[in-house]
Amino acid sequence: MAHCILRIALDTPLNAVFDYRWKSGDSGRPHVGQLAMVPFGPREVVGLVVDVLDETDVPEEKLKDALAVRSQLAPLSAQWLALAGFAAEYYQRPLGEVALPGLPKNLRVTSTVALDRAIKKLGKMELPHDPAPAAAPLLNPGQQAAADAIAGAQGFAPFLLYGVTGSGKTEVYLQACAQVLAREPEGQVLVLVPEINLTPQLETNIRARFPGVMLSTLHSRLSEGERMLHWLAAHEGKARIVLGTRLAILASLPHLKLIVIDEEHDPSYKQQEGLRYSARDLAVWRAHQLQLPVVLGSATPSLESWHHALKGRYRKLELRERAVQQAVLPSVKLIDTSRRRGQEGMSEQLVEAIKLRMERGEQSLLFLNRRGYSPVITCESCGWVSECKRCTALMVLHKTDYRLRCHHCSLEMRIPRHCPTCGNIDLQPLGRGTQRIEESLQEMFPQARVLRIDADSTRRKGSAQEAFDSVHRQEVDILVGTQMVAKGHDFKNLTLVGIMNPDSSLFSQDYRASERLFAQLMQVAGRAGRQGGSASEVLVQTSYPEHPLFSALVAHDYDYFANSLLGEREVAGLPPFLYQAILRAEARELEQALEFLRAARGLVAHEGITINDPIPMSMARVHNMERAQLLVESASRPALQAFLKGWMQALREHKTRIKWSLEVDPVDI
Ligand SMILES: Nc1ncnc2c1ncn2[C@@H]1O[C@H](COP(=O)(O)OP(=O)(O)OP(=O)(O)O)[C@@H](O)[C@H]1O
Ligand SMILES: [Zn+2]
Repeated sequence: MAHCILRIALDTPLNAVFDYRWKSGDSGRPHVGQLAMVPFGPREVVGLVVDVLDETDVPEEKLKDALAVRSQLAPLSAQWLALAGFAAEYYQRPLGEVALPGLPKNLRVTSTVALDRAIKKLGKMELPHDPAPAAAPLLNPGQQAAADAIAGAQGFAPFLLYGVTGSGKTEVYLQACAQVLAREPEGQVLVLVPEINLTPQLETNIRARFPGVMLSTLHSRLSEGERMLHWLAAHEGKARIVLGTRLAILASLPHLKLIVIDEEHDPSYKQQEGLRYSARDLAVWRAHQLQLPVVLGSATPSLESWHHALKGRYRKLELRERAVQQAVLPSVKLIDTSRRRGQEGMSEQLVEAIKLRMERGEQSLLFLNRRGYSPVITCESCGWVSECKRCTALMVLHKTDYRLRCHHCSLEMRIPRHCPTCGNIDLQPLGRGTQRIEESLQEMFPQARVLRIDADSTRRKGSAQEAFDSVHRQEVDILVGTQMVAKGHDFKNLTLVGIMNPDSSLFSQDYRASERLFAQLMQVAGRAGRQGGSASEVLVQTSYPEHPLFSALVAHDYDYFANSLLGEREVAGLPPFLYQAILRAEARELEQALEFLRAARGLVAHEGITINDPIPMSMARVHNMERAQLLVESASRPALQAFLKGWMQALREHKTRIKWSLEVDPVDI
């Protein structure tokens, strides 16, 4: 019986691949890209075959047998392996820790029942015969030019589709996609959206327009069975359109021909734990690898993409006008709240504007990026505030279930009846969250149908969708929400947006805060007046109406704002003119974390690399762990990458009990 050696990547933090013996009997020699079951310590685990060899340096007596190969599943392609390999290298993680978690859980279990069931189910799945697609609107000249440029591109072609809110970018994606699918009989298209709540709207559009085409969706709210089926449909090439959130960038797509990243600026494209990858950046890499067009769409592009477009590395396609006839961008007005506070956090102008919408039967949206009732409760007699015992954070009052909750470690308690320090029974909520705004609105407008959409109101599966549907069905007069409602949604009858309190991010120490705030405000403002009709407006309540960020918002001038921020970043030597990574450490005592970082700093030589002093993180304590960080910078990406590689090696060998992690291209500093 012939033997061969399978070199296998496993999902472990050990930066290594492992060799196993395979007795190829009737089943033949396995292939690179197949999944195999192997013994690992006391367990049996599924790994990925990255090489098939005739011999190995591992001594015979140490070599274990691979137990099985998942031969019912076509091997993952060399391109997919290269993608996982690139992500592993770039983000400084072992290959197995990137590749395996990128696959559905049901593929990584010892039993093949779920896989076999999915294969059978997919085999039987049929699409309707000769279905009639919904009519596509006639594109305006800008949209047409954009769709044609994308669909007609040869080779690697990154596009920045820069179109104001409501300019019909979705329609450009759909029609470019239609052209590509018509031309490529097997071709696949990948469409990414930043948030799960944006998938249903787009899914409905895609299904109506491509009824004869199989669509897969990939996001974190699928059950494991669904995820397996949708992943498999993409892997087998049956699903020709794959719609998903950031994790879908790691889908196996053997016939990929076009990638679309909607709202490309959105921070959700960056995974914030484990493998801290940027789905947008991986998308561009994947398009380059496969020599495809990739479309980055946004009304407020990230400064990185904006910079690439200015340098001519990305081709900019512009949509300057709203798509619907007569629809214009809303007029933005600043309301100075530094002198007159108004009633329950709402200025007179805002209240009047809501009243007017109620009379006209139009909808209003109040945006406040803070959930809960109030961010803290306090004792007016001794000054006690509801701090979290485990974090450097305040406990937020949630009035719907009468609890205080820490949003960082999820510690919960009943609202105390009296002050824990002085016994005073008069505890006051301080500041406002979405629940409190909802309550005040209901008191001010008893006849209004008020709906709150935030992470708390949409915990149950399907509830976010129900909420958005009821807004679309005009069953809501006033919508109150966090960033969940701020982007992408195409509300037809919404003519007023009130921005409650944008000031807290104006003076943040994170240099990205103003970029993020501006994008967020432009996006939420862009929910108003999308269908024309009566005049729409955006009212911004601020104590700093003279701040330049607001002048740019009033003028809808993203170009100006982006160019001036970029100018500042260049002078200050910040990204995108500089490349960064952060080493974070956590320990029971802050000093231990700092000490570890100081030691880490001296582990390897670092010419051409700046390693800053270790500092406590801006939120130093979470869940009783003290956290500190070390910022590493270089003007050269290859130099930074080379340094990180050696550094990680040294850190892995450096014995420590401190928990640490590295993030490349951090977005939160
Ligand atoms: N050519 C067209 N003719 C008429 N209506 C159109 C056309 N293209 C798009 N629309 C409509 O314009 C509205 C806005 O389009 P869409 O939601 O795609 O905007 P968007 O550019 O994605 O905006 P945002 O950046 O705010 O998400 C939708 O109601 C859409 O149906
Ligand atoms: Zn906490």
